[in-house]
Amino acid sequence: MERLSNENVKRLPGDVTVPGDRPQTSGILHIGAGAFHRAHQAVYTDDTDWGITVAAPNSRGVIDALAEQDGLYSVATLGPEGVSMRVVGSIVDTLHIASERERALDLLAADTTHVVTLTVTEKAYTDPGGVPGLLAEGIARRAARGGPPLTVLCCDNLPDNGKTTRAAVEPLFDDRTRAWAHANVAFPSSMVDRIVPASTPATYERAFLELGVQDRAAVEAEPFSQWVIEDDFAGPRPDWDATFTNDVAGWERLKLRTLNGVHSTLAYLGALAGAETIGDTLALPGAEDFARWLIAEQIAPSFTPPDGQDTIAYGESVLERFANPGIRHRCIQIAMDGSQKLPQRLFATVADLADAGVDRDLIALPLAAWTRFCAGTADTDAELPLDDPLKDVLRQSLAAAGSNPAARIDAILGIRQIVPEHVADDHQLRRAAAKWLRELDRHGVATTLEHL
Ligand SMILES: NC(=O)c1ccc[n+]([C@@H]2O[C@H](COP(=O)([O-])OP(=O)(O)OC[C@H]3O[C@@H](n4cnc5c(N)ncnc54)[C@H](O)[C@@H]3O)[C@@H](O)[C@H]2O)c1
Ligand SMILES: O=P(O)(O)OC[C@@H](O)[C@@H](O)[C@H](O)[C@H](O)CO
Repeated sequence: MERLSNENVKRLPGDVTVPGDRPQTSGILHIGAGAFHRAHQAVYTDDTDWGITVAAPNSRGVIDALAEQDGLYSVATLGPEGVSMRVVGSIVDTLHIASERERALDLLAADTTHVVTLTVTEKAYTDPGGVPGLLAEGIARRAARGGPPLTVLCCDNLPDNGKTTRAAVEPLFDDRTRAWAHANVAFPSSMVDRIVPASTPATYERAFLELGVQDRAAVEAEPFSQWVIEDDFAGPRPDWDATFTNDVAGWERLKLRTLNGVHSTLAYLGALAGAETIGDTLALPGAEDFARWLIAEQIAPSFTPPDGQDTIAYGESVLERFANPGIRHRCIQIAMDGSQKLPQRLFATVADLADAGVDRDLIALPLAAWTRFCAGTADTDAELPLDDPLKDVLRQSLAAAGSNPAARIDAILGIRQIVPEHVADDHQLRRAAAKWLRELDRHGVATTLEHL
C-alpha cells in the first residue's frame, strides 16, 4: 500500500492541510518520538522555518515509520464538529539514540543545533544513565569545542520543568563543562497542553481514509493547544506561536493541579469502575459533579492562578475538553507512572490546603482510588496493570499492610520516594483516605460516586 511521502503529499485530498516549502536543516533536536511531540511542538514548528531532528531513545517504531515517509505524518484534530487533517513537515531527520549514540552526541555539540526539546515522560529525569547522562555528555562535547550557546527546553508535565532538567543534568558535568554551561546553556521551563491519546489501529485507519495513502506515524489530538514558555533562551529562539513569559510557574501549577490532577483522579476511578476512557468515566453518575466539586473545594483554594485566570472557569473548560467524544483517552494510559505524577498532581495540592487550614476530605478520594488501583484488581474483579517504575515498592508495601484500609493508606503514604513527610503526617488526610478506601472496598467506585 502506498505510504505518505514527499512525492504524493501534493496530491492529497484538497481538504487536507499540507506543508509548504520544507526546511532543509534542523536547528532543533527533539528527544522522545512520542505522540505528544508530533501533535504539539512539531506542529508549532511547522508554522516556522525551523526543522527538527527527532530522536528516539529506544524503540524504533515511530522513527522508522517517519523515515519511510520522508518525515511526513498527519495529525487528525478531533473536535465536536468533526475531523480536520493536517500533514506536518517540520521533521527533517530521525535518529535512534540506542544505536547511534555518537551521532546524538555530535548533534548536541553541533553549531547548527540551537534548541533541544524533550518529551521523555516524568520518570526519565530520575535516571542519570539515561537522557540526563546523554545531555551532560553532549554538552561537555559542545563545551570542549567552544560551540555556540544551547537551550534545553523540557516539554514534560513536571513542575519547574526547566529547573528539574537542569538539576538532573548539572551534577553529571565535570568542572570545566559546568562553568561553560553556566554561561552558555539555558533550561527554560514550559507549560505544555494538548490532549493526545496514544495512537491505535483506528488512528491509522482514519488516516488512510482521509489521506488515501498509509501513514504509520499518524496521531490524533483535541483542537485545544497551548504552550507557555519561559523567555530564557541562550541562543536563537524559534518563532513559535506560543506565549513567552517570565513566569511559567503559575501556569504550570494551574495546569498540573487542575487538568492533570483531575485527569489522574478520573483515570483511577474509571479504571476501577471498568470504564475504558476519561469520557466514559465522566459519564458515570456523579462523576462530573465530583470533578467539579474537587476543583471548587480543593484545587482552587490551594493556589493563586496566573493573572487573568480563574481556576473554576479553567476547570469547567477542562471538563468540556475531557468530554470531547472524538477523544478516546484510555484511563489505563493516564494511570501509568502514578508514583511520578501524583506528587505534583495531588500531594502538592494537599500540602497547600493543609497550610491554608482547608479540610482535605474530598482530595482524599483520589488517594484512596490510587491505593486500590495499585493492588491490581478492579471493582469487577478484572486485573488492572500497574505500569510504574516503583511497582515493586508499591505492591510490597500494600502486601505487608494486609486488608485494613487505614494500614493500606499508611503503607502508601509511608513511601518517602513518593510522598513528602508533611503530607504523610497529615492525620486528617489519612483518616479521610481510609474512610474512602473502606467505601470503595465495600461498594465500588460507581456506587460511591452516585451517593456522594
Ligand atoms: N499525550 C499528552 O496528552 C501529553 C500532553 C502534555 C504533555 N505530555 C508529556 O509528554 C510526555 C510523553 O507523552 P506521549 O503522549 O508522547 O507518550 P508516548 O508514550 O507516545 O511517548 C513517550 C516517549 O517517552 C520516551 N520515554 C519513555 N520512558 C523513557 C525513559 N525512561 N527515558 C527516556 N525516554 C523515555 C519514549 O521513548 C517515547 O518517545 C508525557 O509523559 C508528558 O510529560 C503529554
Ligand atoms: O502524559 P502524562 O502521562 O504525563 O499524563 C497523562 C495525561 O494526564 C496528560 O497527557 C494530559 O493529556 C496532558 O497533560 C494534557 O495536556
